[in-house]
Amino acid sequence: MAMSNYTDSALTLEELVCKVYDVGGVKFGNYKLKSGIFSPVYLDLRVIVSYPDLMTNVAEFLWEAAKKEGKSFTCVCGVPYTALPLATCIAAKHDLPMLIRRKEAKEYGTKKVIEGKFCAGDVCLVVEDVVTSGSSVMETVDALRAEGLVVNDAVVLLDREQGGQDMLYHEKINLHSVCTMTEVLEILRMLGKLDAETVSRVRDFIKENKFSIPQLIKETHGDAHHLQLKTQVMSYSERITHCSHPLTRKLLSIMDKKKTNLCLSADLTSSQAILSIVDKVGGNVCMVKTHVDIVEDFSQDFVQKLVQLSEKHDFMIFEDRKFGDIGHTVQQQYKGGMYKIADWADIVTTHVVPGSGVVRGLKEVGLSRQRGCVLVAEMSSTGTLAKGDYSKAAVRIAHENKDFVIGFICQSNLTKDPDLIHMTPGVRLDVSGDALGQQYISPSSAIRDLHTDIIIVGRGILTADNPVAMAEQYQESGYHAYQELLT
Ligand SMILES: O=c1ccn([C@@H]2O[C@H](COP(=O)(O)O)[C@@H](O)[C@H]2O)c(=O)[nH]1
Repeated sequence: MAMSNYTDSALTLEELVCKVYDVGGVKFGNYKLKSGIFSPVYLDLRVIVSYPDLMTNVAEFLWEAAKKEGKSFTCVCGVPYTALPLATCIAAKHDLPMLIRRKEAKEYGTKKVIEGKFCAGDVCLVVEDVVTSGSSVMETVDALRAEGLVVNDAVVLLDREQGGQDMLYHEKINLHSVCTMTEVLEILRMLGKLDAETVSRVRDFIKENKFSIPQLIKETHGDAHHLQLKTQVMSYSERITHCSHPLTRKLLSIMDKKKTNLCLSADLTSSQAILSIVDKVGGNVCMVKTHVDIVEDFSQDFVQKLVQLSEKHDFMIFEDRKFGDIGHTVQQQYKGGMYKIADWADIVTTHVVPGSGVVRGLKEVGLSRQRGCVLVAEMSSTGTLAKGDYSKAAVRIAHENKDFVIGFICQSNLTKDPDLIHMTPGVRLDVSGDALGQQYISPSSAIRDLHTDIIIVGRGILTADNPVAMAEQYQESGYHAYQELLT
C-alpha cells in the first residue's frame, strides 16, 4: 500500500521539491558519506518508490526535461537501481521501449549486459536520480555504447552541481536536470523549510567539494584516459569547425586571431568619448558593447564611425538593448526609431520574459541583415529573478532559434552546444561590487570556473587611470585563463 496519497497529476517544480523533501528524499544534518567525509545534505531518493503518484510525477518531470530541446529517443534505460522504476514509468507512459542494464553480466546463458530488444543505432535516453560526479551515468552509457546504441543524452532529477555535468559533457553526454541543488535550497528556503544557516552550510559544502574534470576522468577511466583530457577542451579554432552560425564562426575567428575573449562595455555618455576609447582599445577586444540610449549626442554619424572602427580593429558591435516587449513592438524598436539598431549592431540582447515571440519578432528584422541575438538568461545583479526555470526556458528558446540566437548573457555554463556563446558581465579585477547590486568576479574565474567564453568589462577599464593598459591586463588575464583550460 502506498505510504501517502498523492493524487496530483501535474505539480509545479516547487511542489515536487517540497514533496520529495516531505517524504525524506532530501535530508539536512551531518551525514558520513561513503568517501568518509561529512556532508550537511543527504539524498535518499529510493524512498520515492513508496509513493506511486510522486514517482509518476518525478518521471514526467524527467521526461519533460529530456524533451525540452526537442530531442527524440527510440528507447530509455535507467541507471540501476533507483532510476529503474523511473525509467519504467517513462517507458510505460510514453510508449517507449525500455532497456535494463545488468550491474554484472550473467555468467550463464546469453551473458547479456543489456536486456531488452534493440538495434545498433537506436538512440537511448539514460535516466538517473542524482548526479554527483557522473560516474554512475557513465557506467550505463559505456555499456549501452558497447552494444552499438547511440547515447547522447542523460536526464537526472537532481544535479548536485559538483562537476558531474562537465564530466558527462566531456564524454559527449548532454545532462538535462529537473533541478539543481541550488534550486532545491532556494525552494526549500522560500517555503520556510530551511533556515539561512543550513542553506549557506550546504552551499559551502558543494562549493568546497567540487570535482575537477581531470580528477573525475581519472576516477572514472584511470590515468591513460586522464591524459587525453588535454585535447578535449575545444580551442576557438576547433570550435569554429563545430559551429554552423556564421556570426558565431566570425566571432570565434576574431577571438582566435586577436587572442582575446574581452568585450569592452563602452558605457559612456558622449559619442566622442566612446569613439576615442574604442579606437584606443579596439585591438584588445573581440566585441564592443554599447548602451546607445545613454549617449546624449547620439547621431547616425556616430554609429557609422563606430562601424568604421569595428572594421579597422576587427571587432563586433554589440548593442545591449535588452528588448523585452512583444514581437511586434520590438521589431519597430530594432529597425526604427532614432537609433535604427539593426542597421549597425551585429548583435543585440533581449530578455525572454515575453516568451519566444520576442525572438521571432527580432529575427524577422535581423536575419536577412545577417544579424544575431543574445538572450539574457542570467544576470550579474544581486537578487536577480533570471535564474532556475527562467534560465532553462532561455536555453530552450535559444535552441529553437539557432538561426538567429548566438548565445547568452549568463553567469554559468548553460549548454555545451558549440554554436551558443556564453558572455558574462560583472567581471572586474577588483571584485568588491557596486552600491546598486552589481556583483563581480575576476576575469580568470569567469573563464575557468564559470566556463564562460567572453568576459564583458565596463568600469573595470573605463574608470582606470590608464584604460589602455587596463584593457591589456583584462585581455591577458581572460586569454591566459582560456589557454590554461586547453593545457
Ligand atoms: O547581467 C547583466 C547584464 C548586463 N550587464 C551590463 O554589462 C555592463 C557591466 O558594466 P560594469 O561597469 O563592468 O559593471 C553594463 O553595461 C551592464 O548594463 C550587467 O552588468 N549584468
